[in-house]
Amino acid sequence: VRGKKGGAGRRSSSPSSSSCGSSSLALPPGSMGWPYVGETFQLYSSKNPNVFFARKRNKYGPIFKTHILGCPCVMVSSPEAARFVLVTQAHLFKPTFPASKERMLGPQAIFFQQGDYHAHLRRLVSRAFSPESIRGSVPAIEAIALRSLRSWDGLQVNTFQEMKTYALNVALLSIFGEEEMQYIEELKQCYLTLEKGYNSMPVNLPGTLFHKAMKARKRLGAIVAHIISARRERERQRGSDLLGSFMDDREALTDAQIADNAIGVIFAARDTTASVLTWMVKFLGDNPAVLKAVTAEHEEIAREKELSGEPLSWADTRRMRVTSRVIQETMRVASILSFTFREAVEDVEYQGYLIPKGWKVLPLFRNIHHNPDHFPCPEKFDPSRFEVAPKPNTFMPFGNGTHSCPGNELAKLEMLVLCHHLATKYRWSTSKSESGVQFGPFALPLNGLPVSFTRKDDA
Ligand code: HEM
Repeated sequence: VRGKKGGAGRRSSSPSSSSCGSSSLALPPGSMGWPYVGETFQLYSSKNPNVFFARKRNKYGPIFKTHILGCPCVMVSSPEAARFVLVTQAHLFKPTFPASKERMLGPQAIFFQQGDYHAHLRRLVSRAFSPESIRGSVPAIEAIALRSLRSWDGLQVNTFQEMKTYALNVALLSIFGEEEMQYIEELKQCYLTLEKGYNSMPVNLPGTLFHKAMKARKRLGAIVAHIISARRERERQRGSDLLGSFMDDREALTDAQIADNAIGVIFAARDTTASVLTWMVKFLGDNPAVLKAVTAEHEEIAREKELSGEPLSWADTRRMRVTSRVIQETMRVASILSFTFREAVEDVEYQGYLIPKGWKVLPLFRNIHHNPDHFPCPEKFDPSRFEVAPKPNTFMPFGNGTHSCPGNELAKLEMLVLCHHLATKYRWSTSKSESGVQFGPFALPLNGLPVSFTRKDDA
């Protein structure tokens, strides 16, 4: 890795290596900005963080240093460097979140962990969201999708808000199954209060959003504990849902660990999936030829379903190849998680540069997904580019390595199911929608994409 210009720091041409003992190594090229504030202002004044990242990358190359939000950082935007941080040397880079976020989600949630406890949780989460576990839930997800779509009939809706409702309902189904319906409304209400405080100032005084959020968090913990004890009484511990996986006697998780992780999964599953679905509606609306191909794919499946009278099945979703490529391209172009955060747990050498202990390290997913060397004309929405598999480590919408997304199969499944009914039954127009992007923190079409959906059989 070498800085394109001004990459004066590099002192050795050794291959990637880790865990260095040498203080003679140079820091990556880049600028640390002003004392205290660093380059925070430059990052936020650009409105779009990607403008800042792209400018830096052009100036310094794929690994550069900066200083934002009070933290010295190294940003990496080559597939090799991202793999080094997230996969091959993942033990040297721990996940890092502000303390207030940890308190809110629950300190024992999977995102904040490393080592044995992380591996244990990951096994439990991964088995609950594996294709074998989720394949039977297609009819239930289909029912949720149909309910959502019916509620939009003929209305102008905020697409993102509606997709959040859909994604929340699917997340609750996958975590708690279909048996806990009497708790679901209260769970939802508490989760919505928690969410409002998520980006608030962490001031725990009565009346503040943060205080309300912490109260809602406590109540959520109590509801989950109640569901757990009710299940124990019913002796139904090992279901195929996430709670069943966590409650498996052999796994010995405490109620608090289960609650932190159940709530954490709602958080991980909801806005992410909703943002991608919102972009999918936008890109399909903006690209009539692609929408036509998607609709043809789904109409064929729908005709067969009508003849057999069967609900949609897992096998049907495996045949949605055009739509799967649309989802991939949507995730590439939109790159809703522009980057992720890690922190070096010790001094690390990467290709002759020093990444000092305690510095934040940010793999820039979006820059990698928009690199014309790997994706020609990167701003163009062209699902056909995924007819050929992308080069290794150049496409990671679900992250990479030890903390990569264990919910990716569920996320894709719920997008395919919703798209099936959207494409066959509805029409919508994005021609008047604004083309800007907002970040909050995920990349999203401006104002959440207000759109009117009308049933094709009404027209
Ligand atoms: C399209 C939707 C989604 C996207 C784009 C997405 C993306 C990601 C990414 C990039 C990561 C890794 C973050 C990092 O390395 O710092 C991640 C982690 C995670 N995701 Fe997803 N995700 C989505 C949906 C879901 C769903 C539906 C679930 C659960 C049902 C889920 C559960 C998780 C969990 C638990 C983690 C943390 C894993 C760990 O720390 O070991 N995600 N996701």
